Amino acid sequence: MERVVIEEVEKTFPNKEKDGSFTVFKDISLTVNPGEFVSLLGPSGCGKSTLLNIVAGLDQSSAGEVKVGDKKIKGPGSDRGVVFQEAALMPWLNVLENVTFALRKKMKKEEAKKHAEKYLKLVHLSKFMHSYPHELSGGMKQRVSIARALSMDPAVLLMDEPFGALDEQTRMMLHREVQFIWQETQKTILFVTHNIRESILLSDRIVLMGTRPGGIRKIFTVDLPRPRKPSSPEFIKLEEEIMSILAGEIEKVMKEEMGDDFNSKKASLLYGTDRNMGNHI
Ligand SMILES: Nc1ncnc2c1ncn2[C@@H]1O[C@H](COP(=O)(O)OP(=O)(O)OP(=O)(O)O)[C@@H](O)[C@H]1O
Repeated sequence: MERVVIEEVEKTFPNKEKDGSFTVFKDISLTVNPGEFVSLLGPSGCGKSTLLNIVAGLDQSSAGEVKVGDKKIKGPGSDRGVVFQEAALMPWLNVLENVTFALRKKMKKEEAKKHAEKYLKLVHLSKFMHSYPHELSGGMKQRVSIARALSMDPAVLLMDEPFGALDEQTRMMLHREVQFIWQETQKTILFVTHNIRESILLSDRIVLMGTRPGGIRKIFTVDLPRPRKPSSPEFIKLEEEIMSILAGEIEKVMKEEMGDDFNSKKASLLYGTDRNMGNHI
């Protein structure tokens, strides 16, 4: 368990077309407390993955700094485990070997095996340790990837739309799984998602990001007891509150992407403050 401190972080990319630079966001300051589950939510292109990659040390900020505990981030490190949308398993290795491969520099073979087995048990994959990736469902592959990240015993788990490519039933199952893992391991989790409902189900706090200019719009504390029910009035109220802000942000993105083709009436019909939108942005 460690604290993640993001201080006045800015990210600028060179803009190849216009021969200048493009600022994704600036002045992002956020503290994720030890053991806290925080989601980054926002429209496509607002910089959620970019911010997560900066915390992971896979990308560098243009200004500001990120600390995990007292340590300033300079690159990737074993104190941060990352889970992406695609599990990226090695197809020629079985499940157990995929996890032990990540541990090969950290511990001896026998120890690595025991360690990997422990985490595969935690994600309920004990029965599939000797299966190969092509024999697994998408949800199972993601569970291997979570076990692989956890086996390094990171202080912080960074998850970039880990369930974004899965079907609804598998996603629901993994929501329960990730809550169980979080409670068992007490990890600090930073979680990127497009999905409002997913963010309310899982998070202690939701950081709503916007675009043009990119940055944090609002931080919501989710003060609902777990397990949370999407049908409860408090859940629906929060979902609608988040959607009302997000709808404005999505409209800004659409206007910019569509230019003269943008039709605000049609857009509000398509992307209005409909709570089912939570699953489709
Ligand atoms: N390597 C790069 N070079 C130039 N621009 C980039 C690069 N990576 C990302 N961007 C731009 O930065 C912006 C933010 O991208 P990012 O992927 O972080 O957004 P996002 O909120 O995670 O989007 P999505 O939800 O669609 O994944 C986008 O406009 C993207 O085109």
